[in-house]
Amino acid sequence: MEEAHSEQPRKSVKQRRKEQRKLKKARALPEPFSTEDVQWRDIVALLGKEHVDKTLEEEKEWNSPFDLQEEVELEVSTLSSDGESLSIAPSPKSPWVVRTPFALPGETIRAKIYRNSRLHSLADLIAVTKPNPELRDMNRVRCKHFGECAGCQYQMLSYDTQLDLKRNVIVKAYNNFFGLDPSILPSIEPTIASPLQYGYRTKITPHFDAPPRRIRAEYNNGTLEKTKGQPEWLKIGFNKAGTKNPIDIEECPIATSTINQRLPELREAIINDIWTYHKGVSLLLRDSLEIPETSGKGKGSPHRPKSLSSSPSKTSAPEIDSLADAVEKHVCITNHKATVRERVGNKIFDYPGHAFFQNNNSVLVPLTDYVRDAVFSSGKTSPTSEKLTHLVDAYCGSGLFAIMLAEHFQEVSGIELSPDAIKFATKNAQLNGIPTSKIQFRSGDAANIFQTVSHYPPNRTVVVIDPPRKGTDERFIKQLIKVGPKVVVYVSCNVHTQARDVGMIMKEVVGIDQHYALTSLRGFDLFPQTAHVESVAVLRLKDGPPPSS
Ligand SMILES: C[S@@+](CC[C@H](N)C(=O)[O-])C[C@H]1O[C@@H](n2cnc3c(N)ncnc32)[C@H](O)[C@@H]1O
Repeated sequence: MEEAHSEQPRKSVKQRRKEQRKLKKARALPEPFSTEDVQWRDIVALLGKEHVDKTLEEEKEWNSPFDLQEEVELEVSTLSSDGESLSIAPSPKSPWVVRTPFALPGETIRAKIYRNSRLHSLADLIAVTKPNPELRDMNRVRCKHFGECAGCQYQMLSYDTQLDLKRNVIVKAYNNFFGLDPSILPSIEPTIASPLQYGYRTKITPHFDAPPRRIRAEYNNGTLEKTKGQPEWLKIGFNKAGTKNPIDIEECPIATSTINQRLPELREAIINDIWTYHKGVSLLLRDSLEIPETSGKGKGSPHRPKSLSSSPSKTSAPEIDSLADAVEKHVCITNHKATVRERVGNKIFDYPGHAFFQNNNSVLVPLTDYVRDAVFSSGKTSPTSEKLTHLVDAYCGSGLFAIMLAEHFQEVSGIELSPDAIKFATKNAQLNGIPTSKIQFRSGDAANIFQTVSHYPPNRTVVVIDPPRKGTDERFIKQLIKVGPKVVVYVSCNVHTQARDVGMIMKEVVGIDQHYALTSLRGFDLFPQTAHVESVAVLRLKDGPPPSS
């Protein structure tokens, strides 16, 4: 024993402290507003706060009643905000939650535990032993990888049920993260449907790993039996649910047909060249309108990000005359630096392949029309209200909201961190015939916009905020409150950080005795068949003190 013990390499004090710090960090409660925090709140809600607090106090929150690889029969209680099912461990086990993908409330399932965590375990779904016929209809499923691929969670559900579930995510987010009494919220309206429920995704990024070291060594020393075609270990696609490993995907039914037509060709090129890859690669496939030759090279080289060519294309104003001819022809862009073009209603948007653009073109007219109507209809409530004449598009990307709404305002300003996106936003204004005397874009942190639009009359100004998932920040909110624009529309792909930020905005005093009231809140379905929801909150300046927290 003694000897065996002495063979263990001795850890230095520094190493031990580092390990302890790592363990402590791993065991700390999730970062507020993070994905883990959202999942944790759902677990707490299911187990009950009292039980959770007691278990944390007794430090028993890691005492899982399950062994790894254990198979269990479970009755699903509810769905988490990310679309995974939550079940309570059957008695006599201690109250404990199991998260399993692809199962629905009211179903009995068999699942296999693969990880134990704080007060919950993660499990793979093995079988649905008693389906819930009110929710599940497997005839609705259009993808052969559904149930394995991490991309979609809801293909077995009716579309109406998907929309209801998304509304419920917004309700929960505001209950958990709003920071003010949820009774002051307006009723959350039904989620607006996407016109397309399949074939809508204009961007996909399948990925693959380079040959594993051992297999490459065998290939190099000639001991590998070389067969034609795709090696068994090579998977080009999206992650398998619950893992970071890709599964092989030849077709993605939620992506557009243009993307699906191009995918096999890209896959074949990778299979042929696979031994030249030393690192894993994420591919880019974007559905674009064909850009006339004169205005730049839209297609770019096929798939290797490192061999990307040239800078974004130059497009000139007269090009708009030839746009009508180009609209019908779609091409698939695979070059991160190439220019992508999309039509939204009667406007054209160009942007670089690598940059952000909303991934569901079919819903962009309803979304921007909704923002327009929400802004102007709420203005009718008071006959003495000033006309809204100025628009700020904060976090503007390549100018979607600024350009789509420009015709309703006298002056428009957009701000965005990426100088590249700003270059395109400026070009898009030109492309759509909006003069620089009316619309201007600047690159920089969103909070800086308030200095540059200090001449905008606050009581006639609308601010649209569309930040990344982490939401906006204190600096931006402080400036916003100081200026006090009449209407604020907060569009977000993360309703949890939106709820936090909206709560922060609403509890501030604006001017002498005003505050922001939330006049409408609803989801937009930009991502059918998945659990994601876009949320739109409309805030309007009202007289009187803010509600107490
Ligand atoms: C969700 S996208 C919205 C883009 C645009 N509104 C649209 O719909 O196409 C968020 C954008 O915010 C930008 N961004 C991130 N942090 C920022 C910051 N601190 N200030 C300004 N823009 C920022 C990102 O580059 C990204 O383009």
